[in-house]
Amino acid sequence: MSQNNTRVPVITVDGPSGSGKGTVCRLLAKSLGWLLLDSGALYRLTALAASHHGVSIDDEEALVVLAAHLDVRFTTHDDVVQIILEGEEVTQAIRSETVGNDASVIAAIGSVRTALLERQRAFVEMPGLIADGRDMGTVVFPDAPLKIYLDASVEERASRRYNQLINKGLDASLGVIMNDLQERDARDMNRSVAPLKPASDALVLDSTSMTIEAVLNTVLEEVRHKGLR
Ligand SMILES: Nc1ncnc2c1ncn2[C@@H]1O[C@H](COP(=O)(O)OP(=O)(O)OP(=O)(O)O)[C@@H](O)[C@H]1O
Ligand SMILES: Nc1ccn([C@H]2C[C@H](O)[C@@H](COP(=O)(O)O)O2)c(=O)n1
Repeated sequence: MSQNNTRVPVITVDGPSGSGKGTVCRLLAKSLGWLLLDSGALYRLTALAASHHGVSIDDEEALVVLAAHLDVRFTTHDDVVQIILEGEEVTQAIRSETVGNDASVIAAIGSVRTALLERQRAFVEMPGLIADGRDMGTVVFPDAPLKIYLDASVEERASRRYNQLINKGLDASLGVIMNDLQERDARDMNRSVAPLKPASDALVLDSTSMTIEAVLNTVLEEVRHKGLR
């Protein structure tokens, strides 16, 4: 199956949890004035919808129905994104560790991924799309002119997540975060469908010792090099 609307440029950014994809994608989208697809949010929304409807995360048939009919709206005001699921604001609720882990479990089900595929491709719109996820460059937008695979050591990613939670005034344990990340990495990288891996033509960036600004500038340099702006 090929991607939609192939004249519109797409930049894919894939990588493991905490590598900085979301942060860099938001900054890239702002800098270029392009649209943003947070594909992880769609898996998280499916997981949250399952919990709201009492659907078990191993009930494949019911999960596919939920994924195919997700009633979701993304609205942006002054750069702040709000996510509305079935009329309810869930912007923060989908960011919990439980929802993230459930999302990672249901994302291993091929039929759920298929149910979300066209919804992701429908985000392609002029002047361009920044697509953040795990299989953006390998499966959803295989023809994208620029593909980034953003990585960082698990220790650095755990420390970033820890600081993020502490800064929000939440309790956090570095050990628990590290274990969760390793479990999530193993599930996302070893599943049989659309596993997390760099596309063969991706630029792999290890952000372990890079600032956010350095990552952004490296990607913007590549954007210029490819003539995408
Ligand atoms: N290069 C960096 N240096 C230091 N901190 C960073 C860097 N990149 C991102 N961060 C911080 O790390 C945390 C996680 O980043 P972010 O949410 O962008 O990761 P992610 O890859 O999108 O994770 P997930 O896939 O779980 O959503 C954030 O607090 C962010 O500010
Ligand atoms: N393209 C994608 C995006 C996300 N997932 C799964 C795997 C993640 O663990 C989970 C949550 O993603 P996050 O919001 O943390 O980026 O969703 C996927 O399989 N494919």
